[in-house]
Amino acid sequence: SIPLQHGAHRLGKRTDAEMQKWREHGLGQFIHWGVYAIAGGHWQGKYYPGAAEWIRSWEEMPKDAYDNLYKEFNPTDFDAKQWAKQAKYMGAKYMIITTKHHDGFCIWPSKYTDYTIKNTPYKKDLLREIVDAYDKEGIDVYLYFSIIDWHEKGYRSAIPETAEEKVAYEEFKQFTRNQLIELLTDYPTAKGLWFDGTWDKAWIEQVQFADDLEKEMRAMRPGLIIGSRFRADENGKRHFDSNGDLMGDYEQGWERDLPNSIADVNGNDWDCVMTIPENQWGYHSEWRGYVKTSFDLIDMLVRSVSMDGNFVLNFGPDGKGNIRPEETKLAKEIGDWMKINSEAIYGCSYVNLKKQGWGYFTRKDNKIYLTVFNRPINNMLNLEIAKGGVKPVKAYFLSDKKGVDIVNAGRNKQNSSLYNLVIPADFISGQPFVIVLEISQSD
Ligand SMILES: C[C@@H]1N[C@@H](C#Cc2ccccc2)[C@H](O)[C@@H]1O
Repeated sequence: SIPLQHGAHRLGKRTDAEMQKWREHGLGQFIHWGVYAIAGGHWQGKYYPGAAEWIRSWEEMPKDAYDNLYKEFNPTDFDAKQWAKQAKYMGAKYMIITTKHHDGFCIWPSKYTDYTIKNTPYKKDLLREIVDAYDKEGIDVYLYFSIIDWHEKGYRSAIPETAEEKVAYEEFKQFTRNQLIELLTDYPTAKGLWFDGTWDKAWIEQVQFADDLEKEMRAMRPGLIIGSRFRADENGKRHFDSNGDLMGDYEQGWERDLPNSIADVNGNDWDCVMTIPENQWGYHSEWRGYVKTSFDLIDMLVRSVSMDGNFVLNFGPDGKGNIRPEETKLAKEIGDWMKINSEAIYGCSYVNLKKQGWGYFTRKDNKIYLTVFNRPINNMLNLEIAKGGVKPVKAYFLSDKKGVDIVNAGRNKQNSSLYNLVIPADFISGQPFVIVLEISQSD
């Protein structure tokens, strides 16, 4: 392997309690909220076709007009407790909040810039209200932080060339470090940092600085969880270093995407962060294209957990602090499903059984959960178990514990046994449903 100073500092999954707790969450909530929510994907009546939180980059958006939006930011409908209660009902075990997106606006009163919530009509520390409300609901808080900062004078995307630019970028690096230390100091209950906006060449080049900063943050907060997107190795490799080893504690590569199979996750922890519309994170008042249903989202959730990942669903509150009706409806529908079926999610992980067309397997201890999305016409759930693997003991519906027959499905394969779990023909369900298969280790 290639000798590296700044590649992965740990091989394999973290085994500490903090990471195990993260691993068991299954479902998270992402919240993108900032001054872009005031624009809501429009400017002077024109529709912005991009992602709403990127509207400042739109050629139709005057930069000074955008940079003065904060003077209007006064979310009078904002109610952090209501947000946290809704997330609790949905079944989210953690929440990632944008402290600062690429535009540089800080929802906390940072000492290192004036471009913060403190200098808006709202004045109060939004981040404090959100962190406290989610803490009270027992939902772990993670802080999203964008290294890209279009507002900060020393920020550069390209590698600084002139002496003056180099000085400016050094100041920007210190500014970035100052804000991160400030966040970890002032919001000590935050369990981790979700970094974004780290693809600039100027940042990728800061190999030693970023590695030292990550070490400093981890030393400040033992157990802190930081994903693979924060830094690059000395060859400019991101997420996976020059030896193909994952940097950080989990892979942050699945943005609006999901692995196809367990092979795609390379034995690492990972999260999928997902939008409800096709590609809107911040509030856009006019969603176009496909809007995912709760069926789609529950499928993605179970699929993620079945491959050892967490599924993080994004919400984009509007400029007054309201969670929009579409998101409220989905939070309710997902919560209704989780109320019955969350045992198949929380603390569950991948189980090595042949993938079946009817849905997904998740496992916890001596229980395998079969979540059915595509009910077979013959009501037979195929189950193939490698010889010497686990042994089926009994099966029943998770919802009401009613027994489910397990019948031998013959075909006498060389290295595996085949079974069918029989769904009673009179069993009716308009929702994805879960059958529990209790197993014993084959003697
Ligand atoms: C979590 C998500 N990452 C951000 C991005 C992006 C992006 C930027 C360029 C090309 C493709 C994607 C989005 O604005 C949102 O914050």
